[in-house]
Amino acid sequence: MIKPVDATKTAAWKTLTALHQDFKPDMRAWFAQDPGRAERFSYEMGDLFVDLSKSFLTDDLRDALVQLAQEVDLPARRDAMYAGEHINVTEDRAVLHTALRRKDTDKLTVDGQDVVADVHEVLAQVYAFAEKVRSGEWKGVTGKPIATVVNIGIGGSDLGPVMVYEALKPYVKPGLECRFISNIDPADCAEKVKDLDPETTLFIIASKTFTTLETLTNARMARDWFLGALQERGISTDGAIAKHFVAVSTALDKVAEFGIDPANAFGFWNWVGGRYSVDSAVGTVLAVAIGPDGFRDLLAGFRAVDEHFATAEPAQNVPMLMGLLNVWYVNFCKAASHAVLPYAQYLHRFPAYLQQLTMESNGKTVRWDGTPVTTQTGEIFWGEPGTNGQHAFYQLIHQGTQLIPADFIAVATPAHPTKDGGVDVHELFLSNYLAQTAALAFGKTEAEVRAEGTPEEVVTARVFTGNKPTASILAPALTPSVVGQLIALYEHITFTQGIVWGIDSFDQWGVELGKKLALQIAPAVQGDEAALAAQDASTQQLIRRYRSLRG
Ligand SMILES: O=P(O)(O)OC[C@H]1O[C@H](O)[C@H](O)[C@@H](O)[C@@H]1O
Repeated sequence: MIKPVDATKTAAWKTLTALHQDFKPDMRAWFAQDPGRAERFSYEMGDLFVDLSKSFLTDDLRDALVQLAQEVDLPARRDAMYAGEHINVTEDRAVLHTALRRKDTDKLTVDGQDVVADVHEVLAQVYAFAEKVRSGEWKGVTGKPIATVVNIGIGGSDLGPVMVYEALKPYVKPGLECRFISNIDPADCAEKVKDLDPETTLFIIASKTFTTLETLTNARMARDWFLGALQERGISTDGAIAKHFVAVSTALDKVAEFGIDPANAFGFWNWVGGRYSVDSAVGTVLAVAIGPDGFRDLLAGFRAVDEHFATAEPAQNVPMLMGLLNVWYVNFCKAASHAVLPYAQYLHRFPAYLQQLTMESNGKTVRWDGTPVTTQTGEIFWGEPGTNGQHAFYQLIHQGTQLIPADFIAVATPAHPTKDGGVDVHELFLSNYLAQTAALAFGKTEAEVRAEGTPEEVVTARVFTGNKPTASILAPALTPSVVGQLIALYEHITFTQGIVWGIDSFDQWGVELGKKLALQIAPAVQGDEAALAAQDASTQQLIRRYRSLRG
């Protein structure tokens, strides 16, 4: 096993520490003294224009960060990931989400297996299935075509599909609706199925392991609802499951145990992490919704960014620079969180998706060799679409005491070019996107506030310090390819940070304890006195209170 490099012991870290001692960001001065700043710190990657000039980047800082990338062997670790080395050390696995979007003409043999051929074999199955459902050739038990597809999954088997479905709503086949059930709260399943027609509904059970309590429970509840609804209509249930339930999993044996025809199961591999799996068969619901061509475009978007990350010089490499900047924010500027603010309503689930991607990947206190981390890791990612966030939490970003770096994402061409009294509403929307990063960067001084005739006693309350770092991402339109590019961008930002911190960004041991305890506590909740007595005092008290509330 290659040992992680301790970033804090590198020469670059020393340089960064020295830079931070004198670091007084002054965006007004930076822009005034350097007319080339906007252009110099802006980058093109695929369709994305990424302006980092309102971030904390300076030439010195960029050079030190690039040196840090070299000293922690980031380029070599990236190459090792792309080549299928077992960089997921704690699970002894390759990490090959980049193989999911390789061209079928590429070759990549890992652990004796031609993974690109495997990927394209499954893609062909997924596409054939998607075409059948879309064309109406796939028929339900009473011979009707499918009108609603319900994806049942959680975590990586839900967040990616639902986010992309929402992002690409304008590309969804008219007349087809997709729904997503994830939470084990029975309200989720009940609400999502209550108005469905069982004869025209298809369920996709998506679970990498096919052991996840939430997903299997929801799948059984959906199956019960489905069979019950057919019986209510006097329709025979013979052979009905095979026509209305398909599965996506790495555990095809378990799929068969559940009663789903293995011919209707789409596989993937343990070298795809759950949170990196939306572009595997986990995206089957998307291939149905936007069609194989749309899905191919999505994959092409991922691939464009993979190629950029693999080949661009570190100083021009957008995911690297953004990941390295995040290290600067977290480790030197003490930022604890990072906002992602899409100015695109269709991206409203993007922050939630990124929470799993970034926080499950980099929320670690030990490095991949089991030794403690040597610095802060894993900032909190959060956000809401603009302009909703502006009227809610932006106050804290503008005037609070915490530093919150923020990524602003917008598209040039809207899906709905609408006018309001002659004004292009999308342009009004974009003006907000532009105004916020300008306000965060340049603020408003006391003198400016006073010059507006503000009463002296409220002058300080109205001052904006500015110098809040942002990144502005601008894409031509929210196409499948652009969505793929955005996802891959954040995958590689996450990777970059993980390598600097020396952590395994591909395991998630931190979710295990709670899962085990839930199974152990369940009998106590259900009335087993011995199990109740085995719980801690607080848990016992809560269970007793619960029981008395339920009566
Ligand atoms: O796809 P599944 O095996 O059902 O897993 C679903 C999710 O559950 C786990 O608890 C992990 O923390 C996630 O990384 C994973 O995406």
